[in-house]
Amino acid sequence: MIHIENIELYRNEKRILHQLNWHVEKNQHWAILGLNGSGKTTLLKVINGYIWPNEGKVQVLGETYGESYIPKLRRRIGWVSNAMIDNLNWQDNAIEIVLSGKFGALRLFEEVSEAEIEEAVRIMKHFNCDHLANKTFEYLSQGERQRVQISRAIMSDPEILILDEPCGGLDIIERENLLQTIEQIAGRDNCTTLIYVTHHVEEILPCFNHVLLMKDGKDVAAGTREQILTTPVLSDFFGREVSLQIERDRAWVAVK
Ligand SMILES: Nc1ncnc2c1ncn2[C@@H]1O[C@H](COP(=O)(O)OP(=O)(O)OP(=O)(O)O)[C@@H](O)[C@H]1O
Repeated sequence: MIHIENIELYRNEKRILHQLNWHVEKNQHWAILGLNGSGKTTLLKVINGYIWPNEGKVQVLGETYGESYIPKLRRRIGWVSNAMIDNLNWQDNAIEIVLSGKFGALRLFEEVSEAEIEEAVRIMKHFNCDHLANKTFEYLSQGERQRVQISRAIMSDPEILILDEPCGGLDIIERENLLQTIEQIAGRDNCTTLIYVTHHVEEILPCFNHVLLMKDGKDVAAGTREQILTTPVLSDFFGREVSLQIERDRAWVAVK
């Protein structure tokens, strides 16, 4: 699904990604955990073909960057992020936002069929936001906007769905509700590969069977959740002794 080999990325004399390797197979769901400024968003921009590394190889969904037509490839990748949400038209109704995902566009310029509207409503219902269909996107709460944004991404039936800090700014109830929604996506049988980016270990749901730890633009560790979510690995990663508790199949971390 994703193959990244030894990439180096510099901008304005700053080294942002360094000797980064990452390999994602079909039927895996990955969480990327990193501190502020570790290069997570830059890596996502590379995967979506918005920026190019100075060195190294990037292959996504079998296409090699530098040899393939990236806009076509981008339609096969859903990207839910705060960077993306700003590009949407906040005066549109929620259902228009969702429908625009079908065409990989930021606004709905196309005529839509009854069947497409029904599909949008069905997806919104699945993510518990169909009651918002005719509300202006601008007036929705942050949690409601996230649900609409995820419905929009699902509308294009992506092979990879990237969720970049989707719980940022949500209260704990909204956060848990959204995490439940994400678990449902992972449980669907269409095998969309999920990539979930976060600063918070406790958001790494059991459905994320693999974890990548990023620090200073490097992949400092990658493996199954059982290999990575351990006290020694996380203490080493954070550079501080941490204690880890497993509750409801999720790891909760406290810094000692
Ligand atoms: N165009 C650029 N020129 C110079 N430095 C940049 C550029 N883009 C990003 N950076 C720097 O690269 C580093 C990694 O940024 P990035 O946004 O990828 O980190 P992140 O892990 O997503 O951070 P956060 O968790 O805070 O969102 C940061 O120090 C950032 O300031």
